[in-house]
Amino acid sequence: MVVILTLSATHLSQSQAATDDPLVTQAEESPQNWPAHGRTYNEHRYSPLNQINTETIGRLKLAWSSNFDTNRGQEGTPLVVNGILYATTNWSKVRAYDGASGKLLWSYDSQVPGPSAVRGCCDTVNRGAAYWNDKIFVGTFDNRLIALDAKTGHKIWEVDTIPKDAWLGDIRSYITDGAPRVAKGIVMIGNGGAEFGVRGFVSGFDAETGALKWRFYTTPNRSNQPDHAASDAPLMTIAYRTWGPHGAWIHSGGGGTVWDSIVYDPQTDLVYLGVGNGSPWNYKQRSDGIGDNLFLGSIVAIRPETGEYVWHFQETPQDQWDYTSTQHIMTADLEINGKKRHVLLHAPKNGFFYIVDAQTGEFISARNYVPVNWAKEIDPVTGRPNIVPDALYSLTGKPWAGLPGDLGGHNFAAMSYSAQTGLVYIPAQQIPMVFTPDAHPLKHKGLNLGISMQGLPDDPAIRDGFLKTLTGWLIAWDPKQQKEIFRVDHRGPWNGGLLSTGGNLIFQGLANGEFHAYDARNGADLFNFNAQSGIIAPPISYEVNGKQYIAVETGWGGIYPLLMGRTALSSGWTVNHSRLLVFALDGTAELPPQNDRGMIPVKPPEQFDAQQAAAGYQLYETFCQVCHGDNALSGGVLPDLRWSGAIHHLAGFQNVVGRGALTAYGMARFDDILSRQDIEKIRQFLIKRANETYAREVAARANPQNIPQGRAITE
Ligand SMILES: O=C(O)c1cc(C(=O)O)c2c(n1)C(=O)C(=O)c1cc(C(=O)O)[nH]c1-2
Ligand SMILES: [Ca+2]
Repeated sequence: MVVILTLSATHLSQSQAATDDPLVTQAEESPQNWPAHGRTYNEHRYSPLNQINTETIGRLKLAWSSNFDTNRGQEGTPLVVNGILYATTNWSKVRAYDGASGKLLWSYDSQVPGPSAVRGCCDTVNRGAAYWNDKIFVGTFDNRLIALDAKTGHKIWEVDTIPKDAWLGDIRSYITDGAPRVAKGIVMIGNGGAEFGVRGFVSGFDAETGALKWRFYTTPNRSNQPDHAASDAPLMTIAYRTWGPHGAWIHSGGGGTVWDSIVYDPQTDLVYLGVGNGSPWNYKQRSDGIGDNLFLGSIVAIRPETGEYVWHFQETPQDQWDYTSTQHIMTADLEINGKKRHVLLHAPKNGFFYIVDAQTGEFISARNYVPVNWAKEIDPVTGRPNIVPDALYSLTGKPWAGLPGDLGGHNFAAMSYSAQTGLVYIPAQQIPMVFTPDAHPLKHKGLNLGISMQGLPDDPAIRDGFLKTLTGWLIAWDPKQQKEIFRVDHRGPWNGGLLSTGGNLIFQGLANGEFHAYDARNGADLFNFNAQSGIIAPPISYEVNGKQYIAVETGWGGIYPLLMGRTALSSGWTVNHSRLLVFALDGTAELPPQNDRGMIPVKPPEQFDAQQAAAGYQLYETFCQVCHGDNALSGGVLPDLRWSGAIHHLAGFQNVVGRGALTAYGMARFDDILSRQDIEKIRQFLIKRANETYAREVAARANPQNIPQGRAITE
């Protein structure tokens, strides 16, 4: 009898272990932890801890820091469980620290192959891990999902999340950089790649074994056949007829990647997927200009155990602006018009702040949180945008300057909601984009947008005009009134995500390398720390042995500086120093002396072939710009090719660009798509740009620190 009882007790605890982990599901009970991406399932990114507060903030100092081994964009949200901090870094690596002392307990390198970098649009970033039942789950840039033992960092299981036999379009340029989420023993993960050509989907895996439980595709099967997936019914009955049957999507896969927000809500028992943009962007090319293209630009609600479809709400029909709905989704209980409602709060790229019923997907309201010109309004009854005809550039065939631009009114930088103030804090930005339709046949490597990739000309007047339009600010938004309460202006766009705390503080790292705390009630600036590197990641807070800590990853990067190049440094001159910074009251640590020189100009060869260089510009903007910056001006993360030793020698440049001499560092080889002549044209273009800009870059550094000063920074 005793034996049987013992057995069944063991059995019970094992099966419970599989479907519940109170550390995560009851995170509200342990304010000292940050056990899930948004701390609690509601994704508020609010820590109730209040030792660091508006009174004590003056004593906040660096407690410890740790250098990462990748100086690229760091977008990770660390997790903290019972005093151990788990951080993910660029190239999908994981590090576990003693949260109090900063001692490194273990590190795990998922060994992402360098050449996979070129398969993604936006830096080899990673946004975080998930914790469940003593395991840490991380998605890797080459699309593996890995379960690690949280104590040792040893691998428990690993799966390839991309099915070999499914219809995924012809290009299949997948990457994974979002944080997995766990609910009811199922680990869920999506992917990115819609700028190149993929069919978006989310998978659910058994957290204990890695066995696939379900898969949900976000765009239809091109022949409207079953995929034998959870999404079959809604795709075949609802979505397929919203696509032009002969559009380019039948080659690209249509896009709709779920590359960031996946949210489980215990109250509705639903999982909300934030679905991305169309592939290619050009809607005329993608879908013959026909239909709304479900489930692009939508929130889709599914069941956690089965992936079964429940409802969807499309925010951006006919997407042609990269207006993803992947941005941070929160759940909240609000009193709206005298009625208690359980809702989703969402500020997608398209610039409107949406409130949607969490149970049914019913549209409640929307109001623009940044300046918007693509839609006159959101219909107050249907929730459908009233799109301005000129904004449909792929149909008019004419260039159109969009607000928001392709990088959105806010992007991956997380919001925060404080129930204490009733405000949602949004890391908002304005980066306009001119969309010029240019529908090339789809390539198997490189961007497939169906728009012109030409960037800004090197004309100071045009550059200055554009720079004036670039802004970034923190918005405190009252969702009940759908209105801005106050704002904090920053120097430019692309600032970090937000944390709010029980100490009535909001924390934010900035693109210019400062880390701030503001009063959550009025935005007063209460703390400013020189973090030595642009910050794009969101802070977290935790407690160990009665002491409250604030942690944030530093490391300038992501798509904005890679693609926009030098223009992005108008948010503040910054050199990437990738680290974890941890603050506490009366901390005594210091950062090493600052090095702000960045990439130093090197005298280029004097001769170049003007004709080849002109052709090289087009090739550069198509294949190189997305990482090395518009018009060969680097944004301070990846090498500035004007000063590269490789441009001095034809053979050396061919080796790097054509034959992959630097693939280990993430530089792809291009001999499968560029001829030797093409590569030489790019080299000639780089020599030309180096000559055009060398003197002014040297002049800009003519000061004792050797750091570009003033206006010269963005030249
Ligand atoms: O369509 C996609 O599949 C996709 C993926 C990603 C990504 O996974 O990083 C981004 C985007 N789109 C995107 O549009 C975007 O603005 C963006 C910014 C970033 C970043 O980390 O800096 N990623 C992405
Ligand atoms: Ca995108």
